[in-house]
Amino acid sequence: MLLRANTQLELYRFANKVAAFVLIVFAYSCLTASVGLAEETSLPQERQIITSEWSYHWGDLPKDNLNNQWDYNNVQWKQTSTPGNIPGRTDEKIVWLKVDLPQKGWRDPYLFITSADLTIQAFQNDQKIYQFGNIDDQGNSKFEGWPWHIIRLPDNYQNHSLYLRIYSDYPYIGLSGEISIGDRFDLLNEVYHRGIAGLSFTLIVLLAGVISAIMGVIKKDRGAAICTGLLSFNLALMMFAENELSQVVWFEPLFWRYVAAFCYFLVPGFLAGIVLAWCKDKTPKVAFGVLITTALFFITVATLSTFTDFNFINAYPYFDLLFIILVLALVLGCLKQFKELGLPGILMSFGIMTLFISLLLDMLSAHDLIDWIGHAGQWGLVSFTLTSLAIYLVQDWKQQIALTKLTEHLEAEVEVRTRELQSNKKQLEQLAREDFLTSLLNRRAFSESALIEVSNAIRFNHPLSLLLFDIDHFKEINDQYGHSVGDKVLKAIATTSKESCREGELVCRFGGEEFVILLHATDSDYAPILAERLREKINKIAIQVDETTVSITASFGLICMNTPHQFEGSAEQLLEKLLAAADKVMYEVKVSGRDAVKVCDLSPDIELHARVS
Ligand SMILES: Nc1nc2c(ncn2[C@@H]2O[C@H](COP(=O)(O)OP(=O)(O)OP(=O)(O)O)[C@@H](O)[C@H]2O)c(=O)[nH]1
Repeated sequence: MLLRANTQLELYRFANKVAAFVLIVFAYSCLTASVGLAEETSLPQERQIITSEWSYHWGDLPKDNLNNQWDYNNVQWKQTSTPGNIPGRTDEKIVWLKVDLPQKGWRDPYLFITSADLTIQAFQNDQKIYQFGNIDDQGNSKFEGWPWHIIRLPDNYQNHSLYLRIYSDYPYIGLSGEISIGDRFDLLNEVYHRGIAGLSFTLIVLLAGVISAIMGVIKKDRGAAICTGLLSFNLALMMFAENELSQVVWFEPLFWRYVAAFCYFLVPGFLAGIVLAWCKDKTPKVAFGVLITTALFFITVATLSTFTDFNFINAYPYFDLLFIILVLALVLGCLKQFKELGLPGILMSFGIMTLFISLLLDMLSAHDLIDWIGHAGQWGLVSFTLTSLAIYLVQDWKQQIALTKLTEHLEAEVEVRTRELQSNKKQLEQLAREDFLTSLLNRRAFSESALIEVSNAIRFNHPLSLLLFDIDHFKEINDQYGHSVGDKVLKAIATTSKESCREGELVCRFGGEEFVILLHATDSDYAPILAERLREKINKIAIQVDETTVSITASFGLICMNTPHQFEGSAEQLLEKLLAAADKVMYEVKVSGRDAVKVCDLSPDIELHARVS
């Protein structure tokens, strides 16, 4: 179990390292690439940014009664330096712009417009040369998205002014971003370069999302990782929808605008989700507030734009304001929790603030309040996703270290416990084999071990002797001096017996005051000497009870078998015969006066041959 957990831990750590490595390498290479691309795009191209004076006219131009064409001449045009922030708008939904385009001998001249608010028609002479969205004769139209426009110019465009008829029911009207003229290839080249640079940001954010999501799925309780992953997906989708190349992939500007808008509306919600996941124990109320407000705003805008005439782009200005309030509230409201989180908390606030500032700059430049800042929002998004992923990786890494320590501690603990258990088991096994009073082998253990000895003796024809002895008049000792003295006698005899035997010899307390010794590899010449020596030693045992010395004698029955391999029965049978014979002989000693050793040879045919007494 531990081994499996350890392997999983190793795998997970490995995945973490790979994720961090891939992320760093990918981020580095993408940023290097995008900086390279940015430098490349700033190189002078064969295109020219329009700096000419623009003229404007609020409301539709009159029409020439004869040919029903727009009458450009019988109106008063006013001058403006930019085609964006056109002054003097009341509640007009139509503005006409007039410009004289420069001439530089392009082979394939096109006009590039970064963005128009909202729908647009382009005319040269009486000819309509471009249209995005329908604007009817009464000057009505509807929002179709914010794509970039590339307009084919007629060959003789330099001889005539270009007129743009623009419709907007949005707070802004006109053209925004860069407007340039050049060969089609150069203009598109510029768009693709910018798009690819933007895509590299998107890919970083997406990769961060994938890694976070994978980690979140692996570690089932990783709410923060899942939220970071979802936010990254959301941001990546938003960045792609806003990327110049999205309309190359699929020319559905309105669809991409929906995607970008609704992804944007969800950002504070995901931020709040991350904060909630991070501050698991002390969930800040403000994060719940942000989450609920975001959800309510999202649902309201989605419902209104689906079921009423409300155009979701009109929610942008409100959301911009709401975004500032929500994110500031989130950061300020969670400062205490962030502080408690330590370094990750500081990084988290830094990440949110970076994102906030970059989106704020983006927002301000979108509202023409500051000059256009390229990729401001995207830098913030990338910085935030990478910061949160880094926090997550660092946090996770710390957890892994703690977990490893815990595992090591547990392993050490388990090892100690296993050793204790093994030693306890050994002790228990020993206790089960021992006589509790004398610590000699008990009868069961003796039978088991003796059986092995006997079968070895039969197999290798080693001589074998079995000595059975019983304390004489032990009952009297008990009766006269008490059981405790009797116990002392038993213990003294056990010690003496053990000391008289060789290492490995089986010495057993066979019954109450009865002992048995199996003398292996001991023949009938040597066994009687041992038995006699033991008898004498027992005689010398002196137990002191007050003034009196208790002396002991015992009666011995010794059976010797010099050629066990001649025995035709089993080891069990031989052991049984040896014990029965020893008992019989010992009984004879008891009868004949006690305190003596009687030796008998046991012949293979189980006949007893008394020898010495
Ligand atoms: N103190 C003590 N006495 C025990 C123990 N086990 C058995 N005995 C006693 O041993 C005595 C055995 O007595 P008997 O069988 O009559 O034998 P004996 O008195 O030794 O007489 P002989 O064997 O004929 O010499 C009994 O009184 C038992 O209570 C023990 O563990 N401790």
